[in-house]
Amino acid sequence: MEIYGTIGPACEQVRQLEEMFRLGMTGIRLNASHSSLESADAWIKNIRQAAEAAGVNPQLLIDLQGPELRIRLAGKMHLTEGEKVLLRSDAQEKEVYSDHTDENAVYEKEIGIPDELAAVFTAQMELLLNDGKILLQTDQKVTDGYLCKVLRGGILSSGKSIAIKDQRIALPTLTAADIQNIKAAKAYGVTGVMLPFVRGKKDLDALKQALKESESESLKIYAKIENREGIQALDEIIEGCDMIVIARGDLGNAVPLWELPVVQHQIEERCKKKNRKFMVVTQMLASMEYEKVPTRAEVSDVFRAVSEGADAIMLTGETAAGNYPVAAMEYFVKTADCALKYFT
Ligand SMILES: Nc1ncnc2c1ncn2[C@@H]1O[C@H](COP(=O)(O)OP(=O)(O)OP(=O)(O)O)[C@@H](O)[C@H]1O
Ligand SMILES: CC(=O)C(=O)O
Repeated sequence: MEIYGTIGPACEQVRQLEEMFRLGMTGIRLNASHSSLESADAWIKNIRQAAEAAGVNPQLLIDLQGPELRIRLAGKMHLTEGEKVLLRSDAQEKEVYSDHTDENAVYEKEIGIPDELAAVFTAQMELLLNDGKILLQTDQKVTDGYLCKVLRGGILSSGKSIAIKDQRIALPTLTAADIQNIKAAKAYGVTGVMLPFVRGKKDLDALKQALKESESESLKIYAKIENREGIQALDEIIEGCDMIVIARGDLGNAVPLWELPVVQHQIEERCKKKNRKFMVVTQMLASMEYEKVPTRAEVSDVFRAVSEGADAIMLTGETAAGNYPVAAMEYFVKTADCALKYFT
């Protein structure tokens, strides 16, 4: 079974990565929404050094930006229920402040958003930020952007996702940064490419064309299912990729959360029927971003993925940004191992 961690500031040191490899991690994901291959050069060197010391030949996956919208902030921002925040298109190339106070303004906080999003805003839309942890409602158009009301608060930082609830925005499959990363992939020893928000065969064809143009057709394709279009086109996506990724973070925004386990089960069943490998990912040990020990429900989630026949599982924020990346990997591997032994 493939077991992945996500590289980030919390686990980039060689000694941490080496320990994670020794524990049984088989590969690493780099999230290109937060770092390009070039900017992660030092981390990738650390991964190589750690893997060599641990005697492991790891998979290295680049998770492309794809058609996902992200916010821009200069720093961290705390949003409180009931307050107003200005969402402003960053296409204007103005500096975006995280905590800008203007005596004459009716708002204090500004968030930079892509212009594709700003262009479709109307009043009373619900906006999901950071995989739905934060909820805003568009309220009133003003000169600079759209004033929104915070319905569910939390802490935000730059690069977090933003989506309009129940609404799709037409976006190209790959960003310019994605093309750059694909061009650089071979030189950095990337073994596979994860494509987010796959909507059908067309998206996979666009990726294959870009891989071909970079003479990187040998890279494995991991198709992330994270919206309703992906669910609907599942059969053709299964045909066109090496592995299906059940990306529960965004998928859990696309369907009511209580339906997510059913949707996950349906995708798993379809993959098994079609003999396609699948990966289960996101929030598998989420509490370990802040706690030393996972919850009983989390270890049961890992067990469930293994019992359903997952070919791969992956940690995201737990290793990239959490307080206990090595401990999280230990619980992850040990729980998966225990389940695998039980079923074999
Ligand atoms: N390369 C990176 N550089 C800096 N921070 C990172 C990096 N990768 C991840 N992180 C941090 O870890 C958090 C969790 O990582 P994850 O890969 O799940 O990103 P995400 O943006 O929350 O989700 P996704 O891109 O999967 O929709 C990120 O929100 C970010 O704060
Ligand atoms: C990993 C990821 O992209 C998600 O779960 O949405």
